[in-house]
This record gives sequence, C-alpha cells and structure tokens, in this order.
Amino acid sequence: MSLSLYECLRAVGLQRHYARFTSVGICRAAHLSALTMEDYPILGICCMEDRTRLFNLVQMVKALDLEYENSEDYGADSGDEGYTAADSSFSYVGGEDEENVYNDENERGAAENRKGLLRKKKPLTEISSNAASEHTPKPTPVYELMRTAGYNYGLPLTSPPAPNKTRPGAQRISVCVRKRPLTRTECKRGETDVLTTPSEECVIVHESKEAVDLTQYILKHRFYFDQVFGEESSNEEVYQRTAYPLVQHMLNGGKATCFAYGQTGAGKTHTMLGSPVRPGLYALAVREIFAHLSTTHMNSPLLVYVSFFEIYCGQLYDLLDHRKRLFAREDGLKVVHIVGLRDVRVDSVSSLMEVISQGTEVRTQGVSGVNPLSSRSHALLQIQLRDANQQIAGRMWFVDLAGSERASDTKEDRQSRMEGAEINQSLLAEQSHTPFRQSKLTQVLKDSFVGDSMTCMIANISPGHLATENTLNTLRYADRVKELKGQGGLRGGRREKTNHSPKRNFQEICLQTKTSPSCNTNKASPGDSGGSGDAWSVSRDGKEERFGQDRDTHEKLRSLKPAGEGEEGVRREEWRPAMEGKGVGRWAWVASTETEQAHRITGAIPDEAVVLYNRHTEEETLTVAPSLTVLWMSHPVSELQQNNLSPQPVDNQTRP
Ligand SMILES: Nc1ncnc2c1ncn2[C@@H]1O[C@H](COP(=O)(O)OP(=O)(O)OP(=O)(O)O)[C@@H](O)[C@H]1O
Repeated sequence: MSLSLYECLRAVGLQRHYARFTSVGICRAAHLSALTMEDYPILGICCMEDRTRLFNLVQMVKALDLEYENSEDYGADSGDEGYTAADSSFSYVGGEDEENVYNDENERGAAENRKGLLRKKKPLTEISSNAASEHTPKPTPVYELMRTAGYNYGLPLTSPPAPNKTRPGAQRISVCVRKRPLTRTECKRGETDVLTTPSEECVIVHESKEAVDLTQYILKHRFYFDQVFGEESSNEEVYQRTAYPLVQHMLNGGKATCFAYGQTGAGKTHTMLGSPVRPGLYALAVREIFAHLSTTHMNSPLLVYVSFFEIYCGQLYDLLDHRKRLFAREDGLKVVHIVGLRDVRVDSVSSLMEVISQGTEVRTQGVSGVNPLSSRSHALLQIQLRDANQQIAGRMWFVDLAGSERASDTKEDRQSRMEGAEINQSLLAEQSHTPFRQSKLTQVLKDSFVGDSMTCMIANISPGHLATENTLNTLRYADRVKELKGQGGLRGGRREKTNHSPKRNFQEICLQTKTSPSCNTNKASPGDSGGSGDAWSVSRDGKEERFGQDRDTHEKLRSLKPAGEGEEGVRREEWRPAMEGKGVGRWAWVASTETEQAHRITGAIPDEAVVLYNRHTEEETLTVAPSLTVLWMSHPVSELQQNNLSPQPVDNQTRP
C-alpha cells in the first residue's frame, strides 16, 4: 500500500484533520513540505502535541524530497518503475483500506508517483512511534528570567524596591503600571490573561514561548515598579497613588507632569479622561484643586486655567481653538512658550470636563490594529493656577500619549507609519538618559523636567496574550524611565555630579572592585589573577573564584579608555572589535563603581553581554540577556546562587 496524505496524517495521528488539509488545497503528501508553522493554525493544528506531530511529519517529507533531488544526479529520474508502491520501506502497515481514503483516483496516482515519497528510507511507522511517545501530556515548563538591579540596558529589574522606599507619590519621579481587565471582545476571542500582579509593586508577564524543538514553555518576566495597579483598581485609587501627590505639589506652587503611556487600547484614555461614571485623573485632579481652593483663604484667590492641545506628527494643534496650528518657541532664557495657545478659565469640575470633552472631540483619532477609536496623537492638558496678576502659582500637565504599539500593528498607510515614527521618536529619544530630547514633546515639556518638578508615569498594559510583546515593550520602557530616577534623569537631561573624574581610567572604573567591610576583593584584574594564564580569578573573603577565560581579549578590553568629559563612556563600537571572534554574546563584565560610572560602562556594553557589577555589597547586580554566560564575576558563585543570581541558570531559562 503506497503513501498518501491521509496515510501520512494518520501515521502521526492527525487524520482527523484530513478534510481541513484538503479544503485548503493540500491534497498530497508532498504538499506538506511547503508548510510552515504559521500555517498550522489554518489547518486546525493548534495544540502543542499536534503541532509537534505535524512538524515531525513535515520534516520527514522534506527530507524525502531532498533525497529525491540528490538521487537525480545518479540518473534516478528515469521514471517511476524503480519506485513501486510495493517498496516495503514505504508501506504503512495496518492502514485503512485505501479505497476508503481516496475518492480521487488521480490524487492517489499523483501521490503514488511522487518520487520523493516513494524513495523514502524510513518507514512512516517510525513517525508513528515517535508520535506515540508524545502521548503523555507533559506540564508546560515555566522559567523565570533573571533580572538585575541598577541600570540594566532595558531589561527589567528583579530586585524588589528597597523596603524603606518612600511612597510613590512622594518621589520626584514615580513609575507606576496599570493593568486593565480583558475586554469583552478579547474574552470572546478566547484571549488569555498573561499578567499577574502578586503585590502592589510587582507585575509578572507570563510569556508563552516555543523552543526550537517545538516544546512550549512559559517565560516569566517579573517587573517591579513604584506601584502596580491590578485590573480591579479604580480610577480613584490610581489617582490617589499617582496624581494626588502631584496635585498637592502643584497647589504648593510647584510643577508636575503625569503621563499615561502604553499600547493602543491599554487604557490610557480610560485612566486620564475616564467616563462620567468613572471620572479619570483630569476630573479627579480638578475636583481636588477646587476643593482645596474653596477651603483655603487667601488674600488673592487663585484662578484655574486650562489649555488643551495635541502633538500630531510633530505639529501642535489647539484642541480648544478649532485645531489652530500652534508653535513652540524658546525665549532668550530658553523657556518654551506655545505661541497662540488658548487657555480657558474654569470654575468647576463640570466646566473643566465640558472643555475637555470639546477638545477630545477634535483630537486626532484613527483605527489602530487594536483599538477602533485609537488616539493617534499626544494630548496635553495643562492646568495652571494663577493669581490675580496672572502670575503662575502652580502648573500641572496631564499627557495622554499616543499608542506605543509596534509599527507592525499600525495600519499600513503612510500616515499611520509617520505617526508611529513620531511617537517612537518622542518616547524613545532618550539616548544618554535625556528623555524626549529631540521631540516636540520634549521641547514642550522641557520646563516640567527641570527644577523641583514632579513626574509620574503610568504605564498602561493590556492583559491579553496577543499583546504580550507590546506589554513587555511598555514595561521595559517604563523600567528604563525608572532607572532615570537614580541618575538625575528627567531633569533637563543633566546628570548629577559625582566626585569621580570623568577622565578616570577605564581600567580603574572597570577593574577595581570596590571593597567594603564585608567585601574584600583583592584581585579584580585578570593580569593579577595569579592563576594560570587563561584564568581570571577574584578572591573575596578568602575564597577565590577562577574563570577560564581569555586573557587576550580581556587585555584588549582593559586597553579601552573611557570617553572624555561629556561623552557617554566607552562606545559600543569599541567593544565589538574587542570581542570579535571571542564568542560575542557570551560575555560578562565586572564593574565596581559608583552608579554613574556603572551606567557609563553598562551603557557601552552590547545588549547581549552579561554584566555584573557591585556598587555596594547589597546591590550586587547581574544583568542578563538571552543566551549568555557570565565571563567574570567578583563574588563566589555559591553566593550568587544563594541570591538567585547564579549565571548558571541563564541558559536554562532562555533556552530550555
Ligand atoms: N481599567 C479599566 N477598566 C475597565 N475598562 C478599561 C480599563 N482600561 C481600559 N478599559 C477599556 O479598554 C478600552 C480601551 O481603552 P482606552 O481607549 O483607554 O485605550 P487607550 O490606551 O487610550 O487607546 P489609544 O491609545 O488607542 O487611544 C476602552 O473600552 C476602555 O473603556
């Protein structure tokens, strides 16, 4: 009995899908070789077990085709005579009666004449037995990606915030995350919720992954923020822990900015604007402001003004003045003014909401891949307190950013792509830790990032599994913003001064391990290791760790000098050649340094490097990126393992 599509499918236990295969034009076994994994769902092959079976089958068919092609060289293309259906190696024993399977005689003939299949060396029963071994369902393995503290090149942190941390609102920069519930449409689509919020500061993304051998596993990404709001959190609750302290700051004469960031449909507008029944931060803030003003007796009562405009494709439009084009200009003191911006005095929450709803109606909207009513612009609401002389006595910005989704999610038209580019430029123009440096958004908000201003970013995330990638991007971005907290970021891009000379030698920065009462690292240089020529060793508290690594490469790294004053440290390009041919992607670096220097160094190390640095004993950090091993470390492995920082599981986690 010769092979057919049906038999192939049946051999791997997928015969129930036969009709589906034929309905999409896959009528012969040989057609299977053209299938890719993207086709599997179309064929109704969804569960992991079936996917594995089909994958094995496709590989087998491909291999057979290959054999056939090779055989042509030997003159095998002389007809089908030599490859009869009686060729025992191709037979499928115990199959159904062929007649029941093939209604179409031509099809059968075609299948039988398929030389590649007929020249098969392995019986299909082998596939069958492979498939049988797959029968016992295995639990999906779960791995957790290790994270770091400190600057980590865009990777999120593992370490929970310090226990004595101040309340998010009391910080000058706070980064919060809000998860929304699954929408009805998502539920109908059968989407699963991939986010859990085990504590008020932690969110975990359970990313479903598929390894190269098609086994499925879950990769857990754990992130810590100043505040994490679960789906059950109300706007009121979010307000209390995000905008409320900013409003208090404003009422004391300060400047504050509250951003909502995230993928389209993640809940930014819901958070900022809300609805009549669930007022958002705008309304709650203004309610607070009026409540405060009504209870505070001043000689000259303060007045509340609002302005509302959008930044769309790099242009400013007044949402309270028929979308009049606006221009941001800097005066001689480098203060940015938005020329012609209309501000409206409001005297109650309802008048403010009326003004906002007028503005929202004219805001640029489009249909994003995710949200049919997607805001395609950044909306900036400014609330100002002014005294009777029109002097500003407090100012607050609410920024509802346009969706941060990947370009591939947006419509393919040029307009959307331009918007996407501008949005990304605005949000990610933060090279050198100077956020929003190049964009109109930066320019407009520049004033809000300097001095004693307070900033709160709310990263909105969608729970559905289809949004996992965007959700991770949002969280990684938020994580980077969080890193700015420790280095004078969001302060006009100027970093806080340290006592270190920027001209300090790179060797000094990287190779000298800081000692502390509990950490006496004696040797940090491979040259000083005292071990064999190939090993680097570091001793600490009498214990010595050796790592058989490449001294030559390290010497090259040592010879790199830090960039001069004002530059960003050793540049990435300088690392690349040094690592060339030395297994790039599997390197680690130790730096013992103050925060700023650590940032300079880690910022210069390629993404794929593993970095371990210890600013302080308690703050040993390990930055892990996929497919890496640690090259050199300053602390005993056992200790790292105790702290769950062992480099060993890295490969296991990322490549189970
Ligand atoms: N916390 C929440 N609770 C209940 N529903 C929510 C929540 N957040 C968002 N939603 C709902 O999800 C949908 C999308 O939310 P929203 O319009 O706020 O997204 P968005 O991030 O502003 O999108 P875009 O950037 O495209 O404008 C809305 O129907 C909204 O009511």
